Amino acid sequence: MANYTVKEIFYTLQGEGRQAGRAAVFCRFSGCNLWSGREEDRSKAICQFCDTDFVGTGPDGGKFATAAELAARIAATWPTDARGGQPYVVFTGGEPLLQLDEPLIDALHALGFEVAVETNGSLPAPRGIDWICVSPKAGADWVQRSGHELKLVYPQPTMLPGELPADLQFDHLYLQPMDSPLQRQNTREAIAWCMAHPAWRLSVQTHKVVNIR
Ligand SMILES: C[S@@+](CC[C@H](N)C(=O)[O-])C[C@H]1O[C@@H](n2cnc3c(N)ncnc32)[C@H](O)[C@@H]1O
Ligand SMILES: Nc1nc2[nH]cc(C(=O)O)c2c(=O)[nH]1
Ligand code: SF4
Ligand SMILES: [Mg+2]
Repeated sequence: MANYTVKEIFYTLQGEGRQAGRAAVFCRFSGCNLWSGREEDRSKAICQFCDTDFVGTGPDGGKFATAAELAARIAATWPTDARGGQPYVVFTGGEPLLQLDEPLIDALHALGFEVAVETNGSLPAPRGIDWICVSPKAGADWVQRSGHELKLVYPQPTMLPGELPADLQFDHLYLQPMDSPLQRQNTREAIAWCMAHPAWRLSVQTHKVVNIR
């Protein structure tokens, strides 16, 4: 029996990448395979720059026993008076591919949703996802090498945009400055990369600029 652990479900605008500005229900799963989420473990984690709390279940989260139950909660988070817009859910985390499975994707499709995922790429994506955003992490496995967008956080010393594997299959390439004490410098350098390599676009984390969730 499926059992999903969700940190939070909320309605907002996608802040990043190709779909930035689009209304979306975010479903943030708890847990990640590259960091425990505890500050005391950060310096020894594979992924050390995470900007997100994905530990446990928050007030807008919980445990869901079935795909139908979780899909129903997500659908109830989409506004009832939304006219013309395609219902859109973004699964993130934590690492969503630890939990997102075909029954949940199918349940959301049956409710009329387009299904997106934000993944670190260390696990294979299940079938049927409409928008796959992969954000690979230096030092981690990279198995999901195809998708709709590659969103590379910059800089990661052993995962720089000029040194990526040749077999990647992504429709869109985005460089996202790392939010850190060096963010302004990271942003300047990412801009310079995109201007010198026009296949790449800059991804600004717009939700942080306009102060939404
Ligand atoms: C919190 S992660 C969750 C999804 C998945 N675990 C992943 O890493 O892609 C969501 C997005 O935020 C990005 N991200 C995390 N920390 C960041 C930071 N400090 N600066 C910029 N982007 C960051 C990740 O690379 C990913 O694209
Ligand atoms: N507004 C908004 N857009 C986002 N895009 C990716 C996010 C994530 O944490 O996965 C995120 C997020 O947390 N908020
Ligand atoms: S892989 Fe994603 S969720 Fe996990 S620690 Fe890194 S940025 Fe955070
Ligand atoms: Mg975020």
